[in-house]
Amino acid sequence: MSRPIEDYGFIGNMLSCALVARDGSIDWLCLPRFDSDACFAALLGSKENGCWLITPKEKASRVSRRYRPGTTILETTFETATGAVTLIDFMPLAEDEEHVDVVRIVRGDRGNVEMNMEFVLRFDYGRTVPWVRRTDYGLQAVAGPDAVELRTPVELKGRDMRTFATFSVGAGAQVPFAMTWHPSHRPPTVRWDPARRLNETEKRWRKWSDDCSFAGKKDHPWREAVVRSLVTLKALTFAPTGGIVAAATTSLPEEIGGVRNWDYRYCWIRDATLTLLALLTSGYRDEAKAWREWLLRAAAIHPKQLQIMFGLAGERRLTEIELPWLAGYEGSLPVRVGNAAYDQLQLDVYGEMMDALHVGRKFMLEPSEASWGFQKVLLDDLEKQWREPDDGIWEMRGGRRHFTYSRVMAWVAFDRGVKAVEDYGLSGPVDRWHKVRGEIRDDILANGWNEKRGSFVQYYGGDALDASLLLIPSVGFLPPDDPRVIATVEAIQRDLVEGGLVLRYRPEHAPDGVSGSEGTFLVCSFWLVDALTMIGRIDEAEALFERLLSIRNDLGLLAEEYDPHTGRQLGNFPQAFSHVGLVNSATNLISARGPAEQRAGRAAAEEQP
Ligand SMILES: OC[C@H]1O[C@H](O[C@H]2O[C@H](CO)[C@@H](O)[C@H](O)[C@H]2O)[C@H](O)[C@@H](O)[C@@H]1O
Repeated sequence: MSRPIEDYGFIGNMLSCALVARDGSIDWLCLPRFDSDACFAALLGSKENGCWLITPKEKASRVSRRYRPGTTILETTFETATGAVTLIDFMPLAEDEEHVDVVRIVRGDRGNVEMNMEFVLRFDYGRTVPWVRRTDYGLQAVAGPDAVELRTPVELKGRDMRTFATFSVGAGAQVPFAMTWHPSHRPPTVRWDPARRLNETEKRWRKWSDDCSFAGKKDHPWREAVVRSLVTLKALTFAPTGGIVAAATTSLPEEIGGVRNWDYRYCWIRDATLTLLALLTSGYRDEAKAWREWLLRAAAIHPKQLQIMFGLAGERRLTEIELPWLAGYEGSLPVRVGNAAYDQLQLDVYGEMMDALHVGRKFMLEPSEASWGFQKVLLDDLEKQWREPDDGIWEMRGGRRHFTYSRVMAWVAFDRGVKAVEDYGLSGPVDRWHKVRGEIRDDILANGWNEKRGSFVQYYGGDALDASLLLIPSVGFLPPDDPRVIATVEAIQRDLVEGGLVLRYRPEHAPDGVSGSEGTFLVCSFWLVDALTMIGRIDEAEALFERLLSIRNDLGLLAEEYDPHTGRQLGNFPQAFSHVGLVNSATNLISARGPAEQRAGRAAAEEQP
């Protein structure tokens, strides 16, 4: 199939989402949830693995696209020798979890354009051909538990297990198509009236995005980029539970042709927590509350069984398997679903959770008794295991180590516990937590700092650098003007920057148990923006931020990684981490003329036991 990742647009309804290529082909759609099997999987294979194409018969001389502002409604305009049409793609916000719709409207803008439609539905990630029957409104396709209704006034024809249509659209006319998924054991509720649904969907998204406070700036030149990122984060939220997926896809490669292909359609505590911070600082309190409730439900298990990631509703078993029938994105194999990282030990998540709940207090979210009880249990558990080696923030598969960032976040966990008692009057064994916080600090300063390198390093005893260390000032472990912070930022600029952007680490210096290499990791470049902002190098920070804005695709979307040599986006797409980085860095830069502030507690971190 081979379309650049950045050629895709993203539409969604907070149950699931789809990727639409520039030529009007939907090549990725999982139904009924983000993490369900795909029924269009051409993205990771060929057309035969499922896609839905609506495109002019004759090659378009120009294609342009845009979102309706503040929404996930995508418009693609095709100009041909005979006229122009706009394809309007959207997923109406769901009324229940048993019907998920994709609506496509072809609007004639000028002249007359002949169009082709091809509908290739393949359940089970592109493997299962459904049983299709014609109906008076279009067709019904059934395969085991899944059923799809396709409704349109256009005449449909079946051939070679595909459905085709040709039609022409004149200026001012509209030709609609609506696809609805429902469980096959329930009768369909086929909703129609596409124009009304478009209107309703637009109104609901606009209402949400108009509420964005974005540092109080309605006319700031970065506002559009920030709102696009926030809408993307909101659209990656599974509305029924409040869980937030790390990205919309599985197995888009971190290296073209490589093996670093992972499934991100799950809720990582770390990613979701950072998403929450971005939403909160942009004025979205309801989302923060929903996330906190999600976390408390997902983590409502024995502390020993706490996981670093869960399914959308808190499911715990995310067994990783390979799908050998898919050829992979540009031959990048294997295609994986599930993610073996779910049973890793990543001690930083304790700090991420404690920090997010602390920020919730700072933003005066209603206090919750259950939440504080949970936090005390977390600290009891962490007290027993903070000295253990773990798999680290980057989920390495090469054996456990004493990662410096994991220790820093263990310090954050106790720091926020202490502050909850001292600043917010909550009850807890504060003297004990004070002591543990001090022990962790001494441990990090003695072992995480490498005198020979003149920098903090990825793990104790090693000399490899790691971009997560850029977060040391923003989480409050050391103040930004500490010479060790400045030296670490400068070492990372010297050794981990490739084409102006930041790598997580260099696998050749810090083996991670996976073969091959990868692109620059976008959230790490945003962390460099934040670190530079905090140490007062604002012009440099702003130049890097502008560069990052310039690598978004034409719709403002970012994948996980970027290859500065080929100019291609890499990895799962769109990715929450990257968009979180954009929102936080914009907020930090804008407030940099006053005190930059990303995380609660940072300001008070200088006084240490
Ligand atoms: O590259 C190795 C690991 O990559 C994935 O993890 C990355 O994505 C996560 C979700 O955005 C993020 O939380 C993590 O920090 C990143 O390293 C993958 O999910 C792992 O299974 C894989 O080992």
